Amino acid sequence: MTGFGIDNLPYGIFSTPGTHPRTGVRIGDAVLDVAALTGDDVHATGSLNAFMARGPAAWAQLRADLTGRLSDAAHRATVEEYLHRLDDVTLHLPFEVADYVDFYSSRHHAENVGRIFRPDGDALTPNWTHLPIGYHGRAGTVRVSGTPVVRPSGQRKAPQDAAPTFGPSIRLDIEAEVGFVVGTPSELGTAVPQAAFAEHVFGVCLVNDWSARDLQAWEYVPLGPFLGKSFLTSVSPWVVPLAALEAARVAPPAREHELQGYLQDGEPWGLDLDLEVRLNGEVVSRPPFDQMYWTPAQQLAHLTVNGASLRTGDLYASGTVSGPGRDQRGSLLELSWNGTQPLTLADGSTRAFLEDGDVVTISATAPGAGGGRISLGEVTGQVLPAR
Ligand SMILES: O=C(O)/C=C/C(=O)CC(=O)CC(=O)O
Ligand SMILES: [Ca+2]
Ligand SMILES: [Mg+2]
Repeated sequence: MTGFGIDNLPYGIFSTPGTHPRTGVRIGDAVLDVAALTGDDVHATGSLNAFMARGPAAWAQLRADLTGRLSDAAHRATVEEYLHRLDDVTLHLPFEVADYVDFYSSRHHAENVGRIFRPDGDALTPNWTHLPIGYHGRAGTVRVSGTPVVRPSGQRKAPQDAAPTFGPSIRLDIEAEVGFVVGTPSELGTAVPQAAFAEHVFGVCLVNDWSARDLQAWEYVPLGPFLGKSFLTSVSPWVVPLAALEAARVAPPAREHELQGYLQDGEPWGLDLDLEVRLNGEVVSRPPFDQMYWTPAQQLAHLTVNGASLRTGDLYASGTVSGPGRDQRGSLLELSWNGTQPLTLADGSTRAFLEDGDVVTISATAPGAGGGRISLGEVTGQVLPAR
């Protein structure tokens, strides 16, 4: 049971020694060479973008074709020669990231961060229950799982400091998130309604929005996150197609007040994903995605309600996934309550924030169509010392 059965079939970009990166689909502990199997050049481009741009009919057709070939024993023999052992391949960034946006859709996370960063104000800002808050990130520094995170340097100034100082971050953190990958573009000047979510969004990946909390806390007023988050954002190598997540769909939490028309809940697009965060191999948190306040369909509608267009390869992330429990928080900022309550790890060491050499791995599973669970794979990275 790998979570990569016939009901999953996520897409990625892989290469074997001496060959060009091309599209593959994961099945069990193998990668199916979709480029060689289909002979379709769209899968030989080294990114999923060209295929994603073809739209939902093409996505459904290939998925049906692959499902047929992989489930039928007679057909299965014909795909055998196109399978590579996962251990023999290198996985690349699965798509060329067009724009990158990060939301802030976990109420528990937003309240925790509000209490930590703005102890004198309300935990939630008054706009939070009316619209999905987000910011534009840095698309060029989105990299595939396994890319090391070099400790960033920058300015910080704690409230009690007389003046800012410069140096390597001393509050390097993670954010466990889920990312949504846009396939079908939209026209400038036209809003995309929630009902068109599945026509535009190709699939889902895992995201680690590495964050330097000391840099963030000093720079973010009044325009929001900037260099404290732009040094690296990691994504999982596998993009799970939306079609594989039908059994994971759930209704979002109850609303506090009526929402504007374009945000009113229609088809349920909450997702029952169970995330897991491991620090040096030890599970430190299990964030539940099913309690996210804003759904990815609402986020998409909000992203475009002003007429902003979508491009193939746009990535928007959910925001840090935190549940109500202490062991469900998706960042060390929350888990250690800004360093005041360090975690004790199995080896006896304590952590408030990340140390050089630490390895963080975020994984997730979801209910699959087959009655078991499917895997979203993992996104991992090791902290390297500042340069
Ligand atoms: O409330 C703040 O000032 C800070 C928010 C964040 O850390 C931004 C962010 O990346 C949103 C998220 O991941 O939920
Ligand atoms: Ca984030
Ligand atoms: Mg759950």
